[in-house]
Amino acid sequence: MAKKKTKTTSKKTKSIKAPSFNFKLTSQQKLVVGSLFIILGLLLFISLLSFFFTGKADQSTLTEFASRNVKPQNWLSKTGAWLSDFFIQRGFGISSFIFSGLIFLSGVYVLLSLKKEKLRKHWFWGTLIIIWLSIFFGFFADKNDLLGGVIGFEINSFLQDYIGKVGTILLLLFGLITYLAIRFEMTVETFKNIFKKAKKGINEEIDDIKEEFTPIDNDLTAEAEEIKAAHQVNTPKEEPVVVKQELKPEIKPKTKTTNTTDDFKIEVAKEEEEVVEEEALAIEVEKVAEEISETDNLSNKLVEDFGLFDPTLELGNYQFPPLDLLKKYNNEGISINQEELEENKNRIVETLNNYKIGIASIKATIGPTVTLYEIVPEAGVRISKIKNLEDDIALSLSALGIRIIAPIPGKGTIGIEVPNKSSTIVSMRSVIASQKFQKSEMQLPIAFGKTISNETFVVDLAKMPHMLMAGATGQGKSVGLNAVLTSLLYKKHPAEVKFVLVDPKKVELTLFNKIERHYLAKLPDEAEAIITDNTKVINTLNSLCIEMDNRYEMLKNALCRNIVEYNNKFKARKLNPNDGHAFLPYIVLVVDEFADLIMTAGKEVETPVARLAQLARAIGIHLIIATQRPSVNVITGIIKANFPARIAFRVTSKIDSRTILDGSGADQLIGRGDMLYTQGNDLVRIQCAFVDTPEVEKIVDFIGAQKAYPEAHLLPEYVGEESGTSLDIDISDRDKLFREAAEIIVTAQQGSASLLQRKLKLGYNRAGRLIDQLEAAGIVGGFEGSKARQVLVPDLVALDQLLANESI
Ligand SMILES: Nc1ncnc2c1ncn2[C@@H]1O[C@H](COP(=O)(O)OP(=O)(O)OP(=O)(O)O)[C@@H](O)[C@H]1O
Repeated sequence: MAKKKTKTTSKKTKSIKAPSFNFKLTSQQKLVVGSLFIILGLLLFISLLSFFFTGKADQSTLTEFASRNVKPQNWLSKTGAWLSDFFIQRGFGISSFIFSGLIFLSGVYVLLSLKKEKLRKHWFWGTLIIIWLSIFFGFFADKNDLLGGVIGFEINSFLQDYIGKVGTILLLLFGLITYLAIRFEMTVETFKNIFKKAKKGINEEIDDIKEEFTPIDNDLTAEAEEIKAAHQVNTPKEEPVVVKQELKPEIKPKTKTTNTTDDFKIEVAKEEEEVVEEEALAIEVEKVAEEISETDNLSNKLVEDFGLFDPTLELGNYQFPPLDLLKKYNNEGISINQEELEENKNRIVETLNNYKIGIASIKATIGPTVTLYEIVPEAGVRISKIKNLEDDIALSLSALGIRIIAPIPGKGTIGIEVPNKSSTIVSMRSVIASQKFQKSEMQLPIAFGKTISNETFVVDLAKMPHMLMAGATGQGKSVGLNAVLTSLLYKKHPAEVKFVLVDPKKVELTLFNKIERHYLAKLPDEAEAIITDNTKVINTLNSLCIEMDNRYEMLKNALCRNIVEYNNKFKARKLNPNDGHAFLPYIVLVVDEFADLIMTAGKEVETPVARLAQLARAIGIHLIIATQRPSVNVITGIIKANFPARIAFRVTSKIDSRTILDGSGADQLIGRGDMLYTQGNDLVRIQCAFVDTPEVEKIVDFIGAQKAYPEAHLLPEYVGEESGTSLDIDISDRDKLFREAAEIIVTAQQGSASLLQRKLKLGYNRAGRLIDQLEAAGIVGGFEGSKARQVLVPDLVALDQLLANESI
């Protein structure tokens, strides 16, 4: 039974998922289509109704539909006459009225935007009822052939020919039972209950009748008492009660005899029944238990009634940006001439031959900006020998940006990447339009560009799970970030993803302000969603940490391991919003110019970033961090360790390349969007898709012009640690770096927060707090406006003494 249930429910959920075509009507279209259906339903109803009055008279007019001289009597004239004849006479008989009802209902559903799933059910069951009724009425075709129509009559006589009258009746009965069982979920229990209720009703009526008779009984008892009292004059006063009891049975038969014998019989039967009913009640208790087990499927019921939860419903009419907003380029096709190819090949072979390296075979793969020459060296050639010839080959080809991959992982060949003389632009449009991107089932698909073999490169940000992007100035970082954001805008509904944008340069991401209420997340009370002030980043990062903790709590309560499971459970209505559950959008934090941030805020930024990077993957917070300077003090070990996906645009030195990619290569790129991507071991060379500012502007304008949420997605509030006096005075609450800070200040004899910021790599807030604590400890003097504070401790010995005295 249970198995069957799960089967049917899974079927149901399947059927809900099934309609992939999702043509949504606008409100105006709904009004038009809805009212059209309603009117059609009414017209059909009127014409069918009219048939019973005018049908006979109209018979002769049907063949002359085209002639305008013939005037049918149907209330809807020719069409009405034809329709009613078609449905009633030649169709399903009187059950055809149900059709008009179904059409009318469809109109109501469209008009009120009710669930299509339910309407589909109405149509399915409605059609079955029509067929059943017309077969049933087929029995009476000889009396009135309009009842079942031609179809009913034909099916009925067909069935009778094969299984006889009784067989047909039983078949219809079976159909009816199946219908009741499936549609109304009826069971044998239900029938029993109905039967029982009916009996109870009868009994209650009998009780009423009995009550009407009781006064007579009482009268009779009283009569009997009087007679008895007359006989037993000496009996004490209390005794009549006993007498009464004794008398009653004697009198009862009298009542029986005097009234009706039936009455008595029914009374006895009732007593027996009550016993039976008590047993039945016990069965009912069992049924209650069954119902409890059914509440587990309450979500299925909810899903059945309302469909799966649709997070996009609030912006149900949201339109994704069309492809036309992106530019098409003329020089998009791969362009390398045979001459150049041949020339490069000859030079490579020549150069290698000069160093006595024989080549067994050579193969070229032409990419948008570079061509890969795959060489199979002759047996006995050392790979390192070829690798060392990188510069010589570059010299002989007189080309920059030659990269040697020796060997190409997974292939027994050595690769030499040579830039094409004229590179082609990989347009954002071409990668967004690619099937690979359009049909991707990824959570957060990003179409970066095209690989060397001219394949569109699509990766899932959710799988990365965080990305580090580096490249010297002007090499395509900002375009790369825009490509990431554009990909997500083309694929994800505003309800599914939110961006937190940090842009210290203040100009790169400001365009996205227009989609603040659609796609951006911000702190409450913050005026701007895009963060350009470094001091505010700290609050946002900490707020994201709180959001992360909150989400983990929600996942824990829902017994889910990750955001996908959680959201699926929520969509299947298995999590109650009243228990604090909600659909969780992905949050993508994009930081442009991370170096700037680390320089000004240091550890205060590094710690939450590292924390998020370590823990946030399961709960759907993903980080994309871009930097111009991939030096080790910016991309520290802890950050690097937690950002497995790295993207390197051209960098200026081998050291930078090593910092970002753990290997060389990025220094040999040719710039303008030429990039290397790694998510572990393999390095993939990609030409980043190009999306320029006017294109992004068009996209955000398109989105921004649509209906939005009332405000940007709000992150939890973060109350920074206030530098209150209690903190300053309480020694145990001092900052961990207090002593180090004191030593720096005393050594430099300069009481300034910026000194601490520089030396300890701290953010302004923390440095300021340290100065307050130093002031409270009597190491520096009070605030003196623009001047640095006075240092009250002359040297380190005095400082040691002061701090030692303090701790006593
Ligand atoms: N994928 C690309 N295809 C073609 N040209 C590109 C591509 N990416 C960047 N460019 C060219 O390089 C220029 C600079 O790119 P971009 O502004 O992205 O550099 P950047 O690394 O962000 O520089 P900065 O760090 O100074 O902001 C662009 O204006 C464009 O002309």
